[in-house]
Amino acid sequence: MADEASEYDVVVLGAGAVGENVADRASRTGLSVAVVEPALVGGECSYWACMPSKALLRPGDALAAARAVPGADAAVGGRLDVAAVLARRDEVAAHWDDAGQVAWVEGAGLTLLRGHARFTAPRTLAVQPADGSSRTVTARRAVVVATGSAAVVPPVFAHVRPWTSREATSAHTVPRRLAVVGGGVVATEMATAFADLGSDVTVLVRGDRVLPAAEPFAGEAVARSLATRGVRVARGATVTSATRDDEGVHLVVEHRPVTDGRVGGAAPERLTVDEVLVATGRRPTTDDLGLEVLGLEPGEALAVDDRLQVLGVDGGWLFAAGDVTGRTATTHQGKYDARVVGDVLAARFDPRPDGTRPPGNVPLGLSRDGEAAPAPWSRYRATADVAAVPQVVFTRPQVAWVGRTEAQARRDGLDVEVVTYELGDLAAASVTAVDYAGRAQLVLDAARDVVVGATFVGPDVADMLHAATVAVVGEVPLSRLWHAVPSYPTLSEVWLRLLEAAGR
Ligand SMILES: Cc1cc2nc3c(=O)[nH]c(=O)nc-3n(C[C@H](O)[C@H](O)[C@H](O)COP(=O)(O)OP(=O)(O)OC[C@H]3O[C@@H](n4cnc5c(N)ncnc54)[C@H](O)[C@@H]3O)c2cc1C
Ligand SMILES: NC(=O)c1ccc[n+]([C@@H]2O[C@H](COP(=O)([O-])OP(=O)(O)OC[C@H]3O[C@@H](n4cnc5c(N)ncnc54)[C@H](O)[C@@H]3O)[C@@H](O)[C@H]2O)c1
Repeated sequence: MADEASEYDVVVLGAGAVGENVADRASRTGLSVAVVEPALVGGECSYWACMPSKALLRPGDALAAARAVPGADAAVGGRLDVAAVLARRDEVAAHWDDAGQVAWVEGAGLTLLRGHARFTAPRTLAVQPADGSSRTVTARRAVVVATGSAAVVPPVFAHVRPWTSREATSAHTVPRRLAVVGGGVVATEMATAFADLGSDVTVLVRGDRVLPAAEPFAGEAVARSLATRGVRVARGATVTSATRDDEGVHLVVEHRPVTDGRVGGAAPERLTVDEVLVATGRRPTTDDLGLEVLGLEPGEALAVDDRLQVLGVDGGWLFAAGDVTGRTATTHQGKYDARVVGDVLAARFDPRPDGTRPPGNVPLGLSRDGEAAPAPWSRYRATADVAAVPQVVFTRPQVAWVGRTEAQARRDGLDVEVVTYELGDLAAASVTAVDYAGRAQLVLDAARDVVVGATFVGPDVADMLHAATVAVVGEVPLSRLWHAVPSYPTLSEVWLRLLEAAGR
């Protein structure tokens, strides 16, 4: 039997960005909440993903921005100071010390339990710290799994000690020759960063598109820009063998025809590099959680409904959020889900006796009735995960999109209308940079006269995305968007040009 200190109303597995937010939100009606974490509090984003990767990318961006403006360019003739970039990255990653985040967890009134958690029964976990001891922890109300994801390493790289995003984002030396395997977000961002830092970079893309989840013109712009900066981007390229010796990592690369008709070399290529970064996607961290005890499949993502309740487990006590669900793959969307599940738990299991809270509603706008009623777009449903997910890729140019691509909208059977505008034709572009190149595209549902998707490609477009996210989530009619006046001269004036292009 667990002792009193090991029973909590809610137990959250994983103190990444998502787990931290679930715990904080769930505790607001007075539930006792414990967070279990075997590694650094703050998780992947703080130490090996979002933050250090953006710190590696920012100096090159700043340099490129200055170089694109006559007058300023004269002041930035040199190359990046690599040691200073890495030192700044170390600062941003808090020197891989989680003291600040531990203080935040404790300040929020949460209990931090250090250790690896595994289910031994429904609502019961064995928590094992690194010292090999074990304690039983029981959740009276709910368990939320927020154990994140890990890089997938294809078997061909099993014996060459490849870099994953962890080694790339925390590197303390810059390889002279770097191969990057993959054509997705990690591959393009890290190829950009290491090219800035002076590596000779080869990107090996198995398919025929870079950034395949984005609009095709976005991936094309990034591939072109990488090539302009001396990065080789090989499409239709598959690594069939990898070995490592004192000279480096030796890869055998097969080149296949790609779908636009261009044909790669027939003979396999031999490529030797100092490091190979494997950026071929992520898998949910569920292989060692004891999920079999609950009748779930270890290694699989935890499928959830719009309340983030895990499907296939009875009793309404098991929830999941973040990368582990396979539903979201970014910090911002995982934190959105965290706020939803936290509110569901705080409202459903509000521990205060009925007489001490206003009928129906409790402080903070939480309401048991609201939680029980399945209303889309309420605070208890993660409705935006379905068709309004934003993503920014911090390459050069930046790529930012929200909602459906044109292809997705057509697949969904919408009455699709697409409008585009070259950002370089805006007044703001001419003052931002010489030869500013970029494009904006809206995907419209003509039947409802609303925006269902938007993509922006170009320097400094990351912060333009949120206006589009508001338009998509709010289902703002195009006729009303005319009344949202962008300031002159900003890149946001593209909204006026897009509305004109749409004939509205
Ligand atoms: C290189 C890179 C760059 C990225 N950049 C961005 C970006 O710019 N913007 C963005 O929005 N997203 C970005 N992402 C995605 C983002 O990092 C993830 O979506 C986010 O970290 C997911 O958060 P999480 O809390 O679900 O998982 P994690 O951050 O992985 O946290 C899970 C935690 O659970 C713990 N855990 C695991 N097993 C157990 C167990 N058995 N018991 C207890 N605890 C356990 C882990 O130790 C970990 O701390 C990037 C990803 C990568 C790889
Ligand atoms: N700025 C950001 O928000 C940001 C930055 C980095 C990562 N992330 C998140 O992290 C997640 C993981 O990123 P990622 O780049 O690893 O995954 P990804 O899914 O974006 O890209 C993986 C790529 O690897 C390719 N691939 C898969 N298996 C392969 C194999 N065996 N051999 C060769 N290529 C293979 C895929 O075709 C794809 O192009 C993303 O979903 C993203 O949302 C976000």
